[in-house]
Amino acid sequence: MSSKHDGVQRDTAAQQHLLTSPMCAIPGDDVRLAKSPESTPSNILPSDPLGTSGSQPREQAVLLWDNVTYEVDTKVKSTTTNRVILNRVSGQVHAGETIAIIGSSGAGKTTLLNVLSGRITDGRLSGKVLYCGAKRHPGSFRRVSAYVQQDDIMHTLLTVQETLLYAATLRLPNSQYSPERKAERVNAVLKQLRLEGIKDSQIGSTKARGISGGERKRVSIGVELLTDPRILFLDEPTSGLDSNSSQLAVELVRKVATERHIAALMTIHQPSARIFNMFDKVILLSQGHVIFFGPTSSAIDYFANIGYQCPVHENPADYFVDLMTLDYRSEETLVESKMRVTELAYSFLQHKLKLAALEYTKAAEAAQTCSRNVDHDAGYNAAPLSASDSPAVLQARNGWIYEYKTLARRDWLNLMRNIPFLASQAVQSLATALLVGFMFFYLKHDAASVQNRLGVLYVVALNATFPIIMPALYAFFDERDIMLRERSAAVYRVTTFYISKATTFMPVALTSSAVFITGVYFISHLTFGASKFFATLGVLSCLNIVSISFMLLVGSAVRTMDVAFVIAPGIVTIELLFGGLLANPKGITPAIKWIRWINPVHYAYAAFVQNEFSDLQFDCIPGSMCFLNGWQVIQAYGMGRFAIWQNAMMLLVIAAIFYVAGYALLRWRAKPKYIWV
Ligand SMILES: Nc1ncnc2c1ncn2[C@@H]1O[C@H](COP(=O)(O)OP(=O)(O)OP(=O)(O)O)[C@@H](O)[C@H]1O
Repeated sequence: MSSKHDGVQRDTAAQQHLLTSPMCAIPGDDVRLAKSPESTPSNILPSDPLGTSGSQPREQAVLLWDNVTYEVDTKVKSTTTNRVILNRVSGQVHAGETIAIIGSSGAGKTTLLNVLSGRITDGRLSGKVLYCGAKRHPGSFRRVSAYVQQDDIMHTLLTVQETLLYAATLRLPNSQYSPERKAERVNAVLKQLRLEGIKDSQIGSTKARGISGGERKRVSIGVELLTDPRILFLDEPTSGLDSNSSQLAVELVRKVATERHIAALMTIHQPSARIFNMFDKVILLSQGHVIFFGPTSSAIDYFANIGYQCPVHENPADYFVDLMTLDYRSEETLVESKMRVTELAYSFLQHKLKLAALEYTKAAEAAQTCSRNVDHDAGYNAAPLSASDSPAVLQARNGWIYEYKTLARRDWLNLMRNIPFLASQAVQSLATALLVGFMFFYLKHDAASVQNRLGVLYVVALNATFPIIMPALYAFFDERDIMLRERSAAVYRVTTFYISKATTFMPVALTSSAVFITGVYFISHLTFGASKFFATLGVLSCLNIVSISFMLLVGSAVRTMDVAFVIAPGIVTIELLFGGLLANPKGITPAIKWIRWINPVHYAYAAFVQNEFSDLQFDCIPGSMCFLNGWQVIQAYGMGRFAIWQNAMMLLVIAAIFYVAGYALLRWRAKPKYIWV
């Protein structure tokens, strides 16, 4: 254990000095970014900018990248041009190190982080990225690495502890972790990230205030730390945080990385001097070029040696970023800053070519020395991974049923805490039941009641479409984004997520419909009788199942909620148009008449009409234009083609098709299409 830690505690004295005096300590220059004239090619390089030499024996890099180039095609009008986003970038990170990737906006920081974490989806990627000296295997690399994204997308209604507990339940394998050990692991993470005081607070959102931004970021980091990753990637973990929260977040990451022997890499835009000096190493990026990579403590000297002295009391990070940023104020400043960046990149390249090649060879030779194990004595008291812990073991997945039960429990908890959603469902079903019931109050058996009965049954069908689909779609979109994020970390299967969603929405939809139909049935006095009532309720339930499946299909097919909220009502409106009341099927233009056969509202409405009218007789004055009995109505409206049970079956068939299509689309969307080198 100690040897590992010795390895990560290099530069301690230098860092201690920098932490106590974080600003640049070299006399300033009037022209901050001007190069000092005395710099010469012979003194432009520090002795060891990569931090690779030293008396201590070094472990092999956990992650090593060599000559990574990333290009994309960009289209301006009709011309396609090649744009190099990362240009022959090399570097490495060792266990226990925290490295910052710093650069101005558009420098390529996030792209580099995505390349290293294996999250690049398009463009052309070349070079080498090695995990413990070997080519990464997408499946196992995902299991040993963790990625904290910039946006903290989490279940807003869960508490901090619940968020971590569900993450632990899903992510940690049952073969190695009993529920008690998972809980212990959660408690250890809560303690380590100083979240114990807010463990019972809800995460919250912009609409409902919960924990602070800094606390939310720490929860996101905690979720990723549960599995004890070997490599932790963090994309702008301090963005949007005040200086204290930013400092705490970086401090905790560094502490955990050191204690748990994790290699941590984070992008950071422009850290304060204090934060800058917390990092073991920095990668300074500009226009896809590495301007500097090495120990933080040697950065100031390196730049001073190549003629750029950081002025006294200046934040070194600000100074370096200013040096690396293109200045678009005028043609001259742009040319000048471009030349400066090119020169900086060239200066570093000269040295890197020598040392990186050496380091790469050493690393490849020493592949077996890269530790894939975690030093468990250091941090958590509980639940260490076993000594045989390896990516293969970590790949062990929990059973399907267990996963489904966990997700369903989490979904149900979220749903039950979503008071606005539940209240709107309750108010909507009760209010519309009363309104519709009294609108068609106590139906008689005269000629006018035919139209009213047809009308009330149509409203019953309508009530199982929009009011079910739209709120559920809204809730589904939030959850889908969380699922896509969790899937990218291979947390669970798409099937368990999908079926959990289908089953948790269902009881709410069925209860809401049952309340509605009960009210309408008895207030408007539709044909009484248990068989009649339950037949209507049964068909209505089938229509609800179709609505949930339709919601899942649209939610899976469409990328954004805005589009879904245009498409879903559009399709439901068509369903209602062809439902059977607004246009008599017999009179519809033949070319589009077939639409009713794929229209769930039509089948449901036909079943409702048959059920209601089949035994009815009407008070028809002889000689007047009216229906004598219910069957005449059924025939006139073309609702008698299939029996009630056949209509119900058709609804279930349509639901099954929607479910399968929705699942296929979601699976396709959730399938990582990453490019690996
Ligand atoms: N797939 C892509 N297609 C086209 N351009 C891309 C692609 N990926 C990245 N870029 C461009 O590459 C540049 C670097 O992007 P990146 O997101 O890595 O920058 P960054 O340093 O993280 O910036 P910021 O700090 O603003 O997030 C940007 O100009 C971006 O538009």
